[in-house]
This record gives sequence, C-alpha cells and structure tokens, in this order.
Amino acid sequence: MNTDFKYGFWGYFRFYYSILGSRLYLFIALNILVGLLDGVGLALFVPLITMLFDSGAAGSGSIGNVKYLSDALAALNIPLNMSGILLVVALLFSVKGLIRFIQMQFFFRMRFLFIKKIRAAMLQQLNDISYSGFLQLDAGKIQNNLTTEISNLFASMSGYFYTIQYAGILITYYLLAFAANFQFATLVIISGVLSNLLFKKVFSKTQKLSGDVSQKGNFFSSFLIQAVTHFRYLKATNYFKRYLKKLRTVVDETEQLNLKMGRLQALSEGMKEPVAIIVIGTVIYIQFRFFPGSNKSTILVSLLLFYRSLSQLSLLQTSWQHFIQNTGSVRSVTRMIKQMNQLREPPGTLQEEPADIGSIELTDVAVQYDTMTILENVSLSIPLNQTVAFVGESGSGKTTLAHVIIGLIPPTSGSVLIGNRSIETMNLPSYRDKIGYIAQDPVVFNDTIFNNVTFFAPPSPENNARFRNAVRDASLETFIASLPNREQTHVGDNGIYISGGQKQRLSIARELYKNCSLFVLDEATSALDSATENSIQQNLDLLHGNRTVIIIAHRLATIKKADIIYVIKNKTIQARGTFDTLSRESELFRNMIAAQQY
Ligand SMILES: Nc1ncnc2c1ncn2[C@@H]1O[C@H](COP(=O)(O)OP(=O)(O)OP(=O)(O)O)[C@@H](O)[C@H]1O
Repeated sequence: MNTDFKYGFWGYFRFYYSILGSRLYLFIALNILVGLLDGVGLALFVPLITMLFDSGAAGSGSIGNVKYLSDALAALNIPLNMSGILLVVALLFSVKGLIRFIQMQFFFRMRFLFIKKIRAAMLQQLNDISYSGFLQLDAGKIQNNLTTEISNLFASMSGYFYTIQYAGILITYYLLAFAANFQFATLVIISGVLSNLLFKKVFSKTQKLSGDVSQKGNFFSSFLIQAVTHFRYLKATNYFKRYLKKLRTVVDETEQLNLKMGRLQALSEGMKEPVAIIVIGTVIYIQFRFFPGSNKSTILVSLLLFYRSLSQLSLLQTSWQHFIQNTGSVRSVTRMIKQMNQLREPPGTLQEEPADIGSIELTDVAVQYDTMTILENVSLSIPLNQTVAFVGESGSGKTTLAHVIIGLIPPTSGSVLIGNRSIETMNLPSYRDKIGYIAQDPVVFNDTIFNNVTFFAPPSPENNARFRNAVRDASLETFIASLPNREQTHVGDNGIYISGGQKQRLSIARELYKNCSLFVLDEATSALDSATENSIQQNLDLLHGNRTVIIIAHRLATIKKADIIYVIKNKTIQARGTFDTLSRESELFRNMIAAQQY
C-alpha cells in the first residue's frame, strides 16, 4: 500500500491503485462504457429530431456533423424511421442497464476488497508495532481510524471514480454537442469553466473542514472508550456528569464542523442549477443576438445535450464534493499507517526460540522515558527455572524491569541476554509464546470463562482437561461450580460481572493453561483474601524449580521461597539474596519487613 503520495488528483489515484491494483482499470472501463452507451443512446434522438424538423427522412436533414449517426444506422440496415430508431435506443439503454448492473456488483466487490484489505493491513500493523511505539499512539485514534475513517476512505474513492464516470458521460455529450454546433458549444463551455471558479472556493473550504472532522472523530473515540471502560467509577462518583460535558463539547464541535460542511454542500447544491441555467441562457442570448443566422435545429440538438448534461454535471459536482468531504479520512488513515510502520518492532531473527529460554542476564541496564531516568546500572541474573522477586517502593521501577526482560521496553543502554542471546536479535513473538504475564490490572475479555482461560481454544478432550487443571490450580473450581452456566458463563466487559479477586484468578488460570517457560507475576494475588492467596501460592510453588518465575510483590510474605530477591531503590538494585540472607544483612529489607508488621 502506497501511503507516500501527494494529496492531488493523481496522488489519490496512485493510493487507490496501490490497494486495488488493476481492478481499478476495469472499474474505470465499466464506468466509461456506461457513459458511452448513455451518450450514444441519447445521440440517437438526433436523427429523430432531424425527422421532426425536416418532416422527412432522418438521413436527409442537415444536422451538423451528427449526420454520420443516421448514416451509421443506414449502413446497419436499420430502417430510418421512428420505430426503427426507438428500437435501437431501447436496446442500447437495456445494454447500458446490464453493464450498470455488472458495474454496481463490481463496485460492491471492490468495496469489500478495499475495506478488508486496509483493515487487515492495519490490524497486522497493530500486531507488529512495539509496545513503546504503542505508547505513542492514542486508543481513540486507533479505534476511529479502523472503523469510521476506513469506511469514509472508501466513500472518498467512490466519490473519486464516480466523478470520472460522470466526466466520461459529460465529455461524450459535449463532443456530440460540438459536432452539432461548434460555435454554440464553445460558448457554453467557456462560460461553464468560468462559473466553475465559484465552486472551487467551496471545495477547498470543504477539504479543510474534512480534515478537522477526522481529528475531532479521533478525540471523540478516545473519550468514548474511556467513558465505557471507566463507566463503573464514573457512575459511582457521579463524575459521569462532568465527563459528559467533555464528551458533549467534542460532539458539539464535531457537529459544528459537519454543519459548516453541510452549509457548503447546500450552497453548492443550490448554486448548481441556477448557475448552469444562467450560463446556458446567456449563451443562447448571445448566440441569437449576435449571430442571428445560426442554424436553429443544430442549436436545438446542442441544447438538448447541454440540458441533459446538466443533471450529469450536478452528479459530477456531488461526487466530487463527496470525494473532497472524505479526503480528511484518507489523510488521517494514511498518516496513521505511516506512523504505525515507523513504530514496528524490529523483526529480529526468524528462527523459533527454544522452549527452554535459558538463563537471563542483565548488565548495566538503564531505562529512560523521554529524559527521565527510571533505572540505571541494573545488573542481575536469573538462572533457568529459578524464582526471583523484585521488591521496592511504589514507582521504583519493578514493572519496568520486568518489561525489559520480556522485551516490551528496549533498554536505553546495557545488555539483556536471554539464554546467552541478545534480546535485540531474538524472535520476540516466539519468545513471548513462552511467557505467561499476569499484570497488575487483571486482563479479562468479554467472553465466557472457558474462552478467557483457554484464550479461545476449541473445546476438545485435551483442552478441556488442561482447562480443568488450570482452574483447579488457580482456585476457581468452586466458583465455577456455583454458576448456573459453569464455564460457559460470560464475565462481561472487562469482567464487570465478577469480583476483583475472581478476575485475578481468571488471569492466573489463563497463564497456567498456557504452560509457559517464564512466568511474570506482577502483584498477581494482591486482590485475594489470605486463604485463597495461600491456596494459589501453594499451586504456584509447584512451578518452583520447573519454570522461571519473576514475582513482583509488595506483600513480602508471598516471596519467602524465592531463590533470589532483588531490592530496588533509587533507580537501581540496592540488595540481593534470599529472604533469610536479606533479613540478616540488609537494613533496607529489614525496614521493609518492619513496615509490614503491625
Ligand atoms: N510509559 C511511561 N512513560 C513515562 N513514565 C513511565 C511510563 N511507565 C512508567 N513510567 C514511570 O516509571 C516509573 C516506574 O514505574 P513502574 O511501573 O516500573 O514502577 P513499579 O515499581 O512497578 O510501581 P508499582 O509498585 O506502583 O507498580 C514511575 O515513576 C512511572 O511513573
């Protein structure tokens, strides 16, 4: 997909072409064919008019250069009488109907391909961007671009190509009009071009407004996502009312812009016919006033064609307006695609990472967010299948350190080796296949318990058995047994139908089901009562010696069995050792224990 194009007529063509390829040519060809059939069908009325004017045979009158049409009919042995001509016209318009049917079908097929292709590409990009890249994006922008803006993108394309179709029809009419009476047609065209300058201003204003509407759409989506995600909190505190004001302001501003665009559309709609009629009226006046000897029958044919072209011109202007109105979406989507491309995670090697991740070694690691240093001089080692814990006060950088180890955040400096290989060169998706991550905020999807735990694996005897083991080890068995629909129970948006502790257990069960080599438990049991926490702890202890486990915990009682505890303070590791060693040798650790005893 070519997103590096100039925002001009050919630039847009190149962009649409990069998505649909040579299908576009077929679409244009069908459009032109429809236009041509329409024009020729209409032109066949010319011999009819000749017949009426000259009250003789259609071929005998003088009707400018259009006479060749009646000659062509004669050559095809079609009788040059009213019924013969009408029959041919009916046939031509029937063929046009058929082509139009094919063209419409093709149009919808292109719409299907267009949206599918862009959406699939953008979803793939979302999968490919790095976590630090993702932090630079905005949820509302992503959502708005993937839904509303993509549909608008297609609307821009259809506006663009319908404009070409109507232009094709218009050109056919104009050529015929020129053939009938050159002088008259020239005057109409010159005046038409002049009057079009009026519309140019309207179009350029619309184009600017279209960009603003897209941007506002991003804001609105962002606010809306947050309102829905935090609905419970906003309701409980009655903050929704205040939030609503924010939402209303964005809606109001967006609709004000749409209103302005609507006014411009109304203006161009309203102007179209009067301007065209004034143009033709003036030309007729000039023609008869200054060239009294003009051939009236040729002017009549020319007029008929211009009159008919009025509706095509109106359709052309509407399509162009439609295209212009949606160019803001094209700019928004292509900018986002470009940005997402730049934020891609480095590909690393293609080879699969081994099931055993090996030992983890960090040397002199530093992490900065912008100019703020979060960690520095961090060196640590996590031997294979050992359990380590990171402790330290809130905001000391424990989660950040875990993110460095699982390759979510690249260190600003220093080296990270996983199984003796630099993390920079690793196949990160394959590495993460082996990682179980229980985040501070439990991650729960709006689906059934079974799907949440198995992550949408199909039910099978093997998966069902794995599911049962996982929910047993996460102490969820009794809870599930108490539900009328058991594991088929839906947990609601963000797990709104279940308790905080149940959400935590559900996310633990999912990682246990995944059967990983490396587990990161970031405050994984903080919302549980002591009895449930103990029971899960016993099951997690079974991982000890079999899997590598990183525990981040404030409650020091939960890390007593860790092989190594790293104490983080002032951006670096201040002490390390087992619980007993640290209790004896580290004043910092003793103070932390003391702070938890009451
Ligand atoms: N994306 C980010 N951009 C800027 N600063 C960030 C970002 N993420 C975290 N930080 C900052 O990095 C510091 C360390 O955060 P981190 O989440 O690693 O701490 P933590 O020790 O896990 O805290 P807690 O125990 O409260 O979870 C904090 O000061 C935080 O504000």
